[in-house]
Amino acid sequence: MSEDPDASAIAPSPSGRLLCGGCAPHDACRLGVEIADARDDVVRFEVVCPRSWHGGPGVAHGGWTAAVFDDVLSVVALRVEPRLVTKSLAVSYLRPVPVERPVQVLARIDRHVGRQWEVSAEMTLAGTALATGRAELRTRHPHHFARHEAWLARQTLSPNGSHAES
Ligand SMILES: CCCCCCCC/C=C\CCCCCCCC(=O)SCCNC(=O)CCNC(=O)[C@H](O)C(C)(C)COP(=O)(O)OP(=O)(O)OC[C@H]1O[C@@H](n2cnc3c(N)ncnc32)[C@H](O)[C@@H]1OP(=O)(O)O
Repeated sequence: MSEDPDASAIAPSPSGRLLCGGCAPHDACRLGVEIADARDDVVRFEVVCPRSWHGGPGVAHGGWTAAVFDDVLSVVALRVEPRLVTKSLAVSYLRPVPVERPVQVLARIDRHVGRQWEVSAEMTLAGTALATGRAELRTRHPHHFARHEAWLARQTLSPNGSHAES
């Protein structure tokens, strides 16, 4: 584990977007998140929920809303620190979120001390709050993903299908 493959900064996609590993090959955010405006520790996003993420009729599944908060709350800090993970995420669902209708999300860094980050965001439509999100992030330790792979490799599948550390 001497060389840390996780040490390099994130490269923007061909179209200049900051995308996660699943979306990078598509060169588009599959959640429908776009950065609209960025200042140092505040980022404004324009977000459209794809109809494929609807839960109730014409309204977003709550898991989509949570995933959007996970994304935007990470992005606001990723612009400062490229090696982050989400430690906790809390979402308040205030009103239904319509699909295929642009909504705004404003995300900010509230606090940053050492490896610890506190970030928050609000999703609005025409100035009315639809949902709010709050997260604790951590700067990843070196070799975060390699440690995970090493831990996973130590797990053995028992005959009844359960996992046990070898
Ligand atoms: C996958 C991330 C990719 C992000 C970047 C993509 C770039 C694209 C750019 C833009 C796109 C838009 C952005 C999308 C972003 C999405 C963000 C996410 O969704 S992140 C995924 C969900 N979050 C997790 O998977 C965290 C899982 N949790 C942890 O890894 C730990 O709990 C952690 C780091 C949060 C703990 O941090 P502590 O500061 O509270 O505590 P400590 O002391 O560091 O660790 C506690 C215990 O956990 C072990 N630990 C920590 N890291 C570990 C690791 N990597 N492998 C194994 N164990 C680990 C430690 O050894 C320790 O264990 P002992 O208590 O001593 O037994």
